[in-house]
This record gives sequence, structure tokens and C-alpha cells, in this order.
Amino acid sequence: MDQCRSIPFGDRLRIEADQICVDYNGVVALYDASLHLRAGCICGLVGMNGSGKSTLFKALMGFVRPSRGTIQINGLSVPRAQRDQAVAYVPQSEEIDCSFPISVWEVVMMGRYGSMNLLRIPRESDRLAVWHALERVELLDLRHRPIGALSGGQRKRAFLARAIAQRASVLLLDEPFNGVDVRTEKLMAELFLQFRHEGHTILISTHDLSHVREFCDLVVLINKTVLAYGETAEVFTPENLAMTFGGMVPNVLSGGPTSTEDFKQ
Ligand SMILES: Nc1ncnc2c1ncn2[C@@H]1O[C@H](COP(=O)(O)OP(=O)(O)OP(=O)(O)O)[C@@H](O)[C@H]1O
Repeated sequence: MDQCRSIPFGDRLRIEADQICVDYNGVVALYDASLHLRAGCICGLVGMNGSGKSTLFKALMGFVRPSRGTIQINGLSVPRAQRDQAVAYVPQSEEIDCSFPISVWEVVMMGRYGSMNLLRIPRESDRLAVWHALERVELLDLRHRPIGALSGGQRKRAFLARAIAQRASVLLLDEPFNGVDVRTEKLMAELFLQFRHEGHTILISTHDLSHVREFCDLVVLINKTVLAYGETAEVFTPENLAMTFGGMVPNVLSGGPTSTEDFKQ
């Protein structure tokens, strides 16, 4: 399989992960995973439960350290890229602690922390960035509301606004479409297309394969390692999907059920 196939990228690479291995106290979550993503693309990250999608995100964010291999973001090491606020992560809803008494505005302002001094006193430019981010996700009206008093879809938009306010060039989105209604799904899809146009690199983990076919330029198929990646039209084949899902082929090519949730490990 094309573990490290070359893709006709533009010049600028945003993510360069080469042969990374990550284990949790000896339990291997990822091995020899390689992935290069250029500026200005939307890439779907597809694999079964437990295949290592979140672990890949964590490695790109510097939350876990690969035991082997290298990662560069915008040509910089992960800690350096973190200092530059180059990568933003939008977590799955379940990972968000909604009991914390914090307003939507304050959540989005957290995206600006990296560019503030230790006292974290927002400047006019920070307030403007937060305002515009909330405008883009259509949450300005709810900015004073506690985050715990939002619906699941609104909460996702709030965390997307935090990523926008951060002005990161790489956006990592963990299951952004899970549990959102059609309107929010459309809004988010439009935003992702705008981000791509602005030169961002967007990596989206999803169990809904129809989303990948709809608007991902590239796709990464993962099962503890990167099995294949490249242009969606080339990589999204029955053979590759069968390999990714342990011999079962989701019926994405013929309009049947398209959720990989049917293939839980
Ligand atoms: N903190 C941890 N300690 C031990 N093992 C872990 C830890 N986090 C993840 N794992 C294991 O690493 C493997 C990969 O997990 P990961 O969360 O990256 O998968 P995933 O593809 O994101 O799954 P899902 O689709 O269910 O969210 C799994 O076998 C999981 O049990």
C-alpha cells in the first residue's frame, strides 16, 4: 500500500509527519505513520474507532510525544509551532467540560491567549479578532451566554470560533459534524471552504464518509498507521476502504449507509 505516496502539493507544506510512532505506556497507538499536507487543503481523516485518529491530532498538537519519527508544522518543530499558535484544535463535544462557568466570549478569547502577555489583558485587536470570529460562526448574539447553556451544535461553533480567533494556519477538527443540524453543518462546510481559500490546512476526522466525498480534497485512511493518503478520488476505493475497515466496505460509493460507526472495533 502507498504508505508514503507523493501528492502533487503546492510548494508550501504545512504538516510533515514522518514515520511517527506513539505508544501509551507500551500500548502502540500509531506506528510508522507518515503524512504530508500542503497549504490550502481540506483533508479527511478516516478510520475505525481506536485506529489512532485522536492520537495523530495529539501528536500534531504536542500533547503526546512520538517515541520515534519527526513532525514539522510550517517547517518548525511542534513546540515552536505551538509557541507561534500555528495549530488549533477543535475537540469532540464529549471532551468539553461544560460545567466550567465561562462565557462564549471568554472561550473564544482563549484563542488569543498565546499572543497576550502574562496578565492576559485583551487589547483592542484581541477583542476585534474575537468579535469577527463570533460573527463568522453566527454566534455573536449569544456571546454573553455561559458555554454550558449552549446546544451541542452551538458549542461546536464556539470552539470553531476560538480556532478562528487564534489565526492558526493548521486546523485540526475532531468529528466536527457529529450531532449538528443541517444548518450548522452547512455553515461549517462553507467556513471550511473559506479557510481553504485563505490557505489554511484543515484536517477533519469524521465517521461520515459522505462528508469526505463532498468536500475533502484529500483523504487519509488510518488503522494504527497511515494506510493510504492522497486525492480523495484516487484513495477512496472499495479496496482501500475494505483494508481500513477490516474487510468490510462501507457503502459510500453507492449511496447506502456511509457511517463508519457501523464498524466499531
Ligand atoms: N491515554 C491513553 N492511554 C492508553 N491507551 C490509549 C490512550 N488514549 C488512547 N489509547 C489507545 O490508543 C488507541 C488509539 O486511540 P485513539 O483515541 O487515537 O483512536 P481514535 O481513532 O481517535 O478512536 P475514536 O474513533 O473512537 O475516537 C486505542 O487503542 C486506544 O485505546
